[in-house]
Amino acid sequence: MSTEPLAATGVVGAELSAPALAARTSGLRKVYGRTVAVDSVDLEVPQGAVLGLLGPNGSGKTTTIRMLLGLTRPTTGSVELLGVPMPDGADRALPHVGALVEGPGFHPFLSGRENLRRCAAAEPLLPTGGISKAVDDALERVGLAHAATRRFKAYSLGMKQRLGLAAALLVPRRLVVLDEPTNGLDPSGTREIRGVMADLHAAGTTVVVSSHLLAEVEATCTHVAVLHQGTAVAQGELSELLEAGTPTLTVSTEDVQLAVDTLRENRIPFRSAVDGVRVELTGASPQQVVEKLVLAGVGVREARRERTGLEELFARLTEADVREGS
Ligand SMILES: Nc1ncnc2c1ncn2[C@@H]1O[C@H](COP(=O)(O)OP(=O)(O)OP(=O)(O)O)[C@@H](O)[C@H]1O
Repeated sequence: MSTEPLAATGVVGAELSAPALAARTSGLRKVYGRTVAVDSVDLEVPQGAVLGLLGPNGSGKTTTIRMLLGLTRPTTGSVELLGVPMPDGADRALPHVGALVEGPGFHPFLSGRENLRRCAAAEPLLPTGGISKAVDDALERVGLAHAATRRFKAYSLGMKQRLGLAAALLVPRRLVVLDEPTNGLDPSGTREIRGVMADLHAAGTTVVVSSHLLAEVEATCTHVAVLHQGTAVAQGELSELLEAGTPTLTVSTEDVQLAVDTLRENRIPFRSAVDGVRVELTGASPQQVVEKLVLAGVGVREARRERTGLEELFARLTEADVREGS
């Protein structure tokens, strides 16, 4: 399947404007009975971004995605998808949006290919004559061509997940929304999904992907929004969010106790480990830290400056959960 950006086809999306934000929410809130699933979420998804929606279990990722796609109505607040208010503008926006949201309704007794043909027939932007090729291209793209004739019910969880992704990719999209797309996939399947996301990004398609796999988000996304208990606690470009964290200097040494005493004396914040210390570079530069340690007689084996990993950022942002769990 071609991964040409839709605007380049000159057909798809011609009636939609090209807003700077592929999706935006404003004051988004969803309440189920006594549960506030999502609260005051102002999400901005820039055109062309790969935005990772990150958060612990129950933080509101799926509910946010369902509201983005018009699958459920917000209690209060608003959603714009490709510049169109949702859910009222669903018929205009959704043909340009591919989505993989939990539990795609495939028929268990039909093959993967037959299921996709049914999905393809319902695509308003796909001419009837193009269905066979679109289906075969999508199957190929998600690595399911070899199992195209097998019944859906005989598919593994990972294969079912891939078929859902194939359905999202039947026609070129302006926006692709994936809810936990690597669920149930083995490492090679996960790599393939990463490849598909990279292709979409290279073609200019905006991607929103939810995940609880931090390393995955760090490796594949340009932007991140972190949800915690229904609210967005951080949002922005991944590189900026990482830079916003405290840089650290990891010092390897056998003289851990001497290093600890020296840092304490100099009031330099740190955490100790069995094979060294992790120094927060809030007041002192890496050179100053190493100089103080060496002058005190600490045998420094290695000193490495590190950015705050997304994992650490995530742990800090959701530290209420960490405390509860400890
Ligand atoms: N249809 C519903 N009825 C009642 N409560 C719901 C419903 N959908 C979600 N919730 C509740 O809303 C909160 C947010 O759920 P949501 O599924 O959006 O979180 P999530 O971040 O996607 O979680 P996970 O990573 O476990 O999938 C949870 O407390 C959940 O139990």
